[in-house]
Amino acid sequence: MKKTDLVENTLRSLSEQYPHGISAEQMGRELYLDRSTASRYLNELVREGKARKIPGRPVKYLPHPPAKTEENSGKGAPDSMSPSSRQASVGELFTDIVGAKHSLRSVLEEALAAVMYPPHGLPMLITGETGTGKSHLAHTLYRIAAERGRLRHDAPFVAFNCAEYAQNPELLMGQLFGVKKGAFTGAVNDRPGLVERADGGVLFLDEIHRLPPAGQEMLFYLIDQGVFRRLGETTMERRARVLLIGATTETPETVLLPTLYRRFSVKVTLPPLRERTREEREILLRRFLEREEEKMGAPLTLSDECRQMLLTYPCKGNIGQLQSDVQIACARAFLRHLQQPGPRVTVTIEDLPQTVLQEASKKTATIDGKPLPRKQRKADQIPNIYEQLVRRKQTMQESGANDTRMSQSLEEVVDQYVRVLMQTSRQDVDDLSGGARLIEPELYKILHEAVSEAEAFLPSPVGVHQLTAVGLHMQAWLNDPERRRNLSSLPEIPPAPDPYIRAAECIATHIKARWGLDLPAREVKLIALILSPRDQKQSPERRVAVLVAMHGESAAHSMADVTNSLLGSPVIHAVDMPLHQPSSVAFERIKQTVRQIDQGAGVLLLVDIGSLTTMGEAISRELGIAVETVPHVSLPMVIEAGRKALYTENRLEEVADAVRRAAQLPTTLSDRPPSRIIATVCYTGEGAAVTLENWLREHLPDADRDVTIRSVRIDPESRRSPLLEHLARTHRLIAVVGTVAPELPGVPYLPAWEMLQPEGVGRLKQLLSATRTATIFPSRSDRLTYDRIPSLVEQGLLETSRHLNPRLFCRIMQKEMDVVREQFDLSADRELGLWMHVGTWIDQWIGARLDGQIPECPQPESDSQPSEVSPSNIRAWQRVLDTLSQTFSVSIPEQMAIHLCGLSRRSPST
Ligand SMILES: Nc1ncnc2c1ncn2[C@@H]1O[C@H](COP(=O)(O)OP(=O)(O)OP(=O)(O)O)[C@@H](O)[C@H]1O
Repeated sequence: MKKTDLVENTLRSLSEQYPHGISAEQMGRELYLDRSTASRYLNELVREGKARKIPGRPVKYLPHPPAKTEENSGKGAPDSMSPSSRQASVGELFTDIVGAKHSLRSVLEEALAAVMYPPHGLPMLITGETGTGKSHLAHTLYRIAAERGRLRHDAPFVAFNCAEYAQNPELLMGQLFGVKKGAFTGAVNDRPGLVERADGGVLFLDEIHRLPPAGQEMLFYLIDQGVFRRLGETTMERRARVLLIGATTETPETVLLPTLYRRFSVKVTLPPLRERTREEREILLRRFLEREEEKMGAPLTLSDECRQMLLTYPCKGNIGQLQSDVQIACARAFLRHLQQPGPRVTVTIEDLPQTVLQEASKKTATIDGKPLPRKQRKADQIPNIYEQLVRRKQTMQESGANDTRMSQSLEEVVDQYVRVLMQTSRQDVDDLSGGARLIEPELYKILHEAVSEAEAFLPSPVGVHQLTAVGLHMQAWLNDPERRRNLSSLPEIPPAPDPYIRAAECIATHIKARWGLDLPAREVKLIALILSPRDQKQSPERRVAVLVAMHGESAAHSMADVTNSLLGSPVIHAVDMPLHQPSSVAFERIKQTVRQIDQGAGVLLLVDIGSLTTMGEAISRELGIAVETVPHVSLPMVIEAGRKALYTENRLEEVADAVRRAAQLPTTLSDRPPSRIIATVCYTGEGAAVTLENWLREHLPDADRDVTIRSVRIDPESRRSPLLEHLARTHRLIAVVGTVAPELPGVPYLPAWEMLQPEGVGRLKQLLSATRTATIFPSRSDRLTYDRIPSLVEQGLLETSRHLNPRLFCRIMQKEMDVVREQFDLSADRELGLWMHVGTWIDQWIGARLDGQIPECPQPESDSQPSEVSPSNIRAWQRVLDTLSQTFSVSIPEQMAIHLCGLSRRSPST
């Protein structure tokens, strides 16, 4: 298609939307031409009588005579709907969106309503699989909003893919919101962000779910209040008015903060290509071909089979992939055209990328109209060893590996490849017929003859599986031009023992004799390696297996795929855990996979949330396989795991440690560990807990001034506290210090008395200085006995109380407590907690009185059972309190005894 034809067509389709004419600038934008080139073509059309000029500033153009758009012309999908005026306007407005009048009509109506909503449009979220047209839609909406006056005509459109910086959230946030000088290392200047650039226009955030939670929150404030701060700014608040359009391939309600998710007033989903009509796919194909034809400047045709395949193959990457597959095919056809010039560039089935053929054969099991035998389909799935070798070479070079390391690593690639071949052969060899099912009969015959001949000098006979493995390899090589390419970066193939080289040469001779085909030297070497009994020669060392398990439909597999393709080896395994799937099913699937992939060196389990750590432990116990779990998995961690696991000498702990280090490398906003906290606890959260809080605050070493101390009440019955559990989730809870051990597994508990002894202080210091997850200390009740209570309480109160004489207090308690013990059957730790509680309360009472205040008395527990506050129980505590009250000259209110009765009930776990 000539360029002027393209301009004419575009003018015709745009004229429906702009009845008053189209400027050269507009045309240029549409066709990615500069204004003057667009103007030249338009004037050419005017000279040819195909367009007319409308004078004015700027000059505008209209087609002559006016024409219909592609979708209206009857070439495309038949318009079976009776269009309301709104539908018609959507069809007219979105001329560059194929499907605007059919599959996408309602989606576009909703989206249009959102951007046109006064005064400045509504924030919108677009979801859909990759390549379904999310970015394209966002840009089109912006164009319409600018043209229709909802945005300034020169309003900016700023697009940003959050996935690009997802591994470095600090940079990501800086890009988005701007940076104040010194906000982090490397922030040497004040720098505005994209939000500022998008002020007054559209901010399109692709893969918005990759924004860390802090960023999502900032975004929420931006759309809610129109305010934001650059990174590092604490006081200054900036304003920006942006129309936010977010896009994600994930299920948004599961990956976005609920506040942000809810703030998107309009949410639309673009359907995948497989759900679009055949007519729409035809129009898309036609458009893409026209674009390529335009670029080539030569007429383009498509063979019928090729067209058929492009219209039917399962296109996982949707419209985006269809477009790039068309581009690749056209580029190949064009190259051929340059070598053998002809009147037209003809795209045939050979020009299609291998993936298209593979996908198509999976779906239809036919190629060139003939059914593809099962064996051949299987052979198509054999990995491309050459690509794997090239990638592995690159990886090793990047990591600075020496020659020995490099050749070891390349051998591993070949070993792995041979394993895959042997496995495929084992799965499919027909034991009855002796195995030729997977391989073309003729090829199998050649191989069989050649190998029978070679057996005269081979140390042992070649088994059927080995022969099939060679056949699979050769079949893939013969069928796939990609594998026959000369790769300059292909590393030297590791050498095989001589007899096998001779056997491979024998095969090459037979192939040459039968088909006249020369096998390159690298093929001969590879065949020799496949023939040699590598399994038996392999070192007994085993590799650590790596498994990524993540919530979501495909997150784990995508990380594994990226890493395997980067490293050129299928070293990472994956289990996706759809959110609707019960955890028991996920557990079973992970367990089965661990069992399958373990090579005897253990399994590194990389998971997305910390709670799966226990799953790893349970699997390890059940299967007897070493499983090390690392949470908060990210792509750099998976890559690091893959790199380390490639080496057989790396042990499980070493691989896990390397991964943990990789996780800590970028000290970024979201990677920064949560802030540290120590919780002080007692039964009320006000007595001993507050005293301990103050004491700890005063005694924290300078290096640990960042640690927050927080007093918390523990429920006497369940020994749980929702607040404490929340703190454990949101902070790095270093330890719980107090007078009662809470039910909080995994967090070290330091009894007040122990912490106030040198050994306790030492432990606290250890916990503070440790950067890793603290170990769980043995339960205090293992060591605490009743006889230790007085001295421990005395020590504790000596440290924490300010007015009370702890020694005297303990003497009284010791004398009086028997009556209470008889009534309540208290465990030692509970009794200790009560003593501390009473002691600190009296201390506070004296303090308050000295300050001239009226001391407060704790309220009785509201849920106390009548049995616990029976008269005899109250009397028991009252007796202790009376003695204390006389000794310390405090008037202890009656409800204190009732309160203590409530706290003295026996907890289920004591
Ligand atoms: N409805 C459509 N009509 C015409 N072309 C389309 C349509 N949808 C998408 N395309 C084209 O397909 C290609 C891929 O679209 P786009 O990049 O918008 O997809 P995406 O959903 O944003 O992909 P990703 O999730 O991978 O970012 C673009 O070149 C776009 O122009």
